[in-house]
Amino acid sequence: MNRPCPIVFDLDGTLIDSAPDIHACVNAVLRENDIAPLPLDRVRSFIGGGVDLLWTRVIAACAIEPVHRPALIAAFMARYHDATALTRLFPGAIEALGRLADAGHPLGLCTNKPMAPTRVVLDHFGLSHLMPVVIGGDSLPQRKPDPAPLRLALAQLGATGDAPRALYVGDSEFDAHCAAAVPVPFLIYSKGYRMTPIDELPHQAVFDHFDQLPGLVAATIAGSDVSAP
Ligand SMILES: O=C(O)COP(=O)(O)O
Ligand SMILES: [Mg+2]
Repeated sequence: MNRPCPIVFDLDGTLIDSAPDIHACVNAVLRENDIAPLPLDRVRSFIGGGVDLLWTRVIAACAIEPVHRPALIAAFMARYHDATALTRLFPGAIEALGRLADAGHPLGLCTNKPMAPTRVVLDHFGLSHLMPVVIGGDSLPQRKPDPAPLRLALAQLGATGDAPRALYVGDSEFDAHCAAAVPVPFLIYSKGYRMTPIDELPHQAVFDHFDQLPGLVAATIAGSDVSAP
């Protein structure tokens, strides 16, 4: 049997489908300011780089004067920090996390979502006890695709060195490039918020349902261990 290794997860678009809540919060702020709302698909395509990049994209899409940015982001955060009503776990995600934890893998989270809404959503879905390490989009000055937040999560889970023996699981360009920069093998969930074709992103393996993840983790670890010098 494979030796367990730390596994770090992305959050939005990987474990949870949070785009409907993010969309609702963005549109509430736009409406308050007499700006036409944006469709869900459009807002979903803006998610992945954290709140600052989300609002850079909203401001560009709606041709908003940049001077309004701080007030818009503050109004958004007031709604977003505890927005869970429209968010759902992706099918099989919690079961897969349970199976991986039971197999002895230390689990962690590395998200570009700020810590406050991250903690609320983890508690809401009963995930906090599975995730002893959580790094949010405002935990460090750097955000994914910079490797620093993922390196910190891995270090806190005891995976260090030039190529830590660990895995990262995520959905987006930000995750793929972050994992490649660490470097750690990257498993990509194909039903998330990625805009780029999977073939164009660095990755070790793809899955489209969380039922497949425990088997894919075992196969990826076996492959890396065999090829290790
Ligand atoms: O909030 C975002 O923009 C992205 O969050 P994620 O890193 O969990 O995908
Ligand atoms: Mg994501």
